[in-house]
Amino acid sequence: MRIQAEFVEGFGTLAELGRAVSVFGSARLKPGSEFYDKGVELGRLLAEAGFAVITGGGPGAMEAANKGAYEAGGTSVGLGIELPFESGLNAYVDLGVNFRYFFARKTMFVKYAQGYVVLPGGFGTLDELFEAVTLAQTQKVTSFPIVLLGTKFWAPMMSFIHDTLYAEGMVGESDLHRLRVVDEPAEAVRIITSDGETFAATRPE
Ligand SMILES: C/C(=C\CNc1ncnc2c1ncn2[C@@H]1O[C@H](COP(=O)(O)O)[C@@H](O)[C@H]1O)CO
Repeated sequence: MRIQAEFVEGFGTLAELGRAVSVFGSARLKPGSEFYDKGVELGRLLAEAGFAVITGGGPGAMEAANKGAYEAGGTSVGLGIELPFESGLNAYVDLGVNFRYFFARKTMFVKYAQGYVVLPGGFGTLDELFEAVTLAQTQKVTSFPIVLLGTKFWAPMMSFIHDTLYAEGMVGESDLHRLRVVDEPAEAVRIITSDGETFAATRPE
């Protein structure tokens, strides 16, 4: 019943959201750091382009993207998760839902977004990123833009994907193009906007 209630509350709260982008990244980024500031810029640019910004509602990269969207007058969504050490939704969330289960929360990230932007992060970020890549690879979602911010940070992972996963036949050539890597938030928003038009037109209900 609790699991069902989480889905019902999430669907009910987000049903009228409109165009949105999910932003992921480290909970540990500090205000004033390079990628926190880029997260704020990204949130602002997405809001200015007419997208609601969906994050995990926590600190770090989540707070940064919510802050940018909130201060630009956009819709700033936080999908919080109950954790033993959780401190609640960040101060820049104006539409929040709290979840006990990661899997219910992850459904909302993908169901209501037209694309993902991923800032540098750790295990949680990689989990969210590779779920999206797998959904795209298995055609559970189509034409879903996934943009990574930070070419230097992501370079070892991109090399591993190419030099090991692709070289060993674990992924196909088309999989190499699923992730786009940029350095500037404006470039991420440009990709989301142009690919997102294709996505909106082809997305199944
Ligand atoms: C670790 C700290 C706070 C944890 N609070 C979180 N609140 C909300 N969402 C979270 C939190 N921690 C992880 N997440 C999710 O995973 C991604 C970030 O994980 P990473 O391991 O830090 O890369 C993020 O996108 C969230 O969805 C404070 O120190």
